Amino acid sequence: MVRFAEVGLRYGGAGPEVLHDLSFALEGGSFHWLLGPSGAGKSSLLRLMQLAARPSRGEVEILGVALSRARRGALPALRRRIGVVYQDFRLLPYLPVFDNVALPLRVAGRAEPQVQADVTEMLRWVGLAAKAGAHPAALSGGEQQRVAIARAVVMRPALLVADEPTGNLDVPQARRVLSLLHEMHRLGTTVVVATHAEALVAEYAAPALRLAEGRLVTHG
Ligand SMILES: Nc1ncnc2c1ncn2[C@@H]1O[C@H](COP(=O)(O)OP(=O)(O)OP(=O)(O)O)[C@@H](O)[C@H]1O
Repeated sequence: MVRFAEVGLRYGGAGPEVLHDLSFALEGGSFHWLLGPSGAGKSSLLRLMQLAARPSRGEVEILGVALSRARRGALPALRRRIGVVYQDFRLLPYLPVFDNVALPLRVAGRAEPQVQADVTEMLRWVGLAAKAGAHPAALSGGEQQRVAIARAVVMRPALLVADEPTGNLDVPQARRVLSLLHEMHRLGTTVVVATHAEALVAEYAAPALRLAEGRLVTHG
């Protein structure tokens, strides 16, 4: 599902290597925490998993596709199978909630009746059906993050990665966000969540990838 073999990453070609010799495999349908101190390389590792960066060395295989052998033209279709959630939500402020969630479906050219049905179902799932017409600025942080999760999963991704998804939320909102990510896992999605929130990690026992200074120090 996700396989890294001796992966190194440096930004901008000549910069220092920020990830070193990462080798691990995540089974399809698994849930993993991604832990480590600030600067350890968590966001960089997630960038590789979501195809926003390419490794400087080694092999990254995502959903059965080895990136070193993948044609450039194959990457957009692969990206559509990966959902991403960010700490700062990254909703489009000028679009109502409904259209934010609909965006990936419309970009993919889905028929409008399907868009209406899928978005309505997703907003119901995250508990925000009543806010479909609101703009993001009118929502709390936790609500905005639930919209972002709806947008990330509306294409039914096989892999869902979240980078500090609870970093801007209070504990009750954070719990609600994490329970949605867990539910995606229960439904069969492979989920990786980077976080500093060790107290919440303790509430959800799951295997962890732990990084320190760009190296994997624990897996499992
Ligand atoms: N775009 C970039 N260009 C150059 N260096 C970068 C870039 N992004 C991150 N780095 C460097 O890579 C290293 C790892 O950063 P990264 O953001 O992946 O860590 P992190 O574990 O996610 O940290 P945090 O928990 O603070 O978000 C750091 O030394 C950082 O300065």
